[in-house]
Amino acid sequence: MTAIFVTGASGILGYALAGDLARRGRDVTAITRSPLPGPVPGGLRRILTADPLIPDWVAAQDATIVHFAGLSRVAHGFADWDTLERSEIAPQVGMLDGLATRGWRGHMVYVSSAAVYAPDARLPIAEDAPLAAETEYGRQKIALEAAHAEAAAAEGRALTILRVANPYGMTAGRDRGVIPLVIDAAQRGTRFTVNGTGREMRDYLHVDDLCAAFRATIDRPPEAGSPRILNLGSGTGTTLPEIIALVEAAVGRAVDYRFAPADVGSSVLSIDRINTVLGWAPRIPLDEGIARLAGAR
Ligand SMILES: O=c1ccn([C@@H]2O[C@H](COP(=O)(O)OP(=O)(O)O[C@H]3O[C@H](CO)[C@H](O)[C@H](O)[C@H]3O)[C@@H](O)[C@H]2O)c(=O)[nH]1
Repeated sequence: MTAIFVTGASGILGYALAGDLARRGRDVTAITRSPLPGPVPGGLRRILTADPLIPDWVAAQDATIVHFAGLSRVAHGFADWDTLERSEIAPQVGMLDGLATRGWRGHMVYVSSAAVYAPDARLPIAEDAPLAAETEYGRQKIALEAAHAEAAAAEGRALTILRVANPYGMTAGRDRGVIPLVIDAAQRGTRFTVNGTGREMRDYLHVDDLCAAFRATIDRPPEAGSPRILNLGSGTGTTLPEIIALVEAAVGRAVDYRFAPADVGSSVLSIDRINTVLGWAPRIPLDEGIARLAGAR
């Protein structure tokens, strides 16, 4: 069984995936800078390190690395590109150098984001759409995708880049996206603010479907030297008023909401490629996923 290392496993997605793999009996080690945000699933090995980007943890040369560690917040601001370059991109490139130095030659699964695409991209967005991020988070993902591609090509390694849409359904950790905020508003009777007109769409993917896609990615690596870029979303666009209606049905209470002017674009990913390459498709309908999450709170 190939060893799997999940970096950034104290983040919401890394934690969900590490737990999913451990519960399925995989040989998985969580690499974190901080404690896990919830209970530690049985069988999950953990390495707590001051700097996950110094890869002393890579014990097996053919291990699969699922790399989440890095900036976690889309809205994270930086004074300027130089600061971002120095504080985030250079250390990430340093990790790739460090892995090569330690003789690692396994499959890298780099977790990127739908935030790499231009805000006015044609929907649903395919992987070959132009990259033009409007946020620094998106711009650093574009830079790091390129760094991963370059390193994998130079070292003849296998690389998968997953561009993740809007995952939901996670039950541990902070910053779990807009759906838990709408559920809170329904359950507590507080007012929710919809940014924009209510017509903007996002692509919401249940975390269990996301984990299944990661498992398929890990189990079916690409050929070394043939990197693949795969969108990971539901392929379906949903507006916030539609989310609100689903939450109201799940909770059995109306949501008090208003609109606030905001320049918000739409983001919906095409998932044709991941379906063809991995045979993966999402299974959990949004109404069911929202009902599960509302019931878990
Ligand atoms: O109180 C709120 C909170 C959010 N929103 C809106 O809800 C939508 C979804 O917001 P999220 O914060 O859940 O997610 P984002 O789309 O901003 O960001 C997400 O999608 C990105 C890609 O587009 C990245 O993948 C990122 O990691 C992921 O969190 C956005 O239109 C946002 O403006 C509101 O209207 N009101």
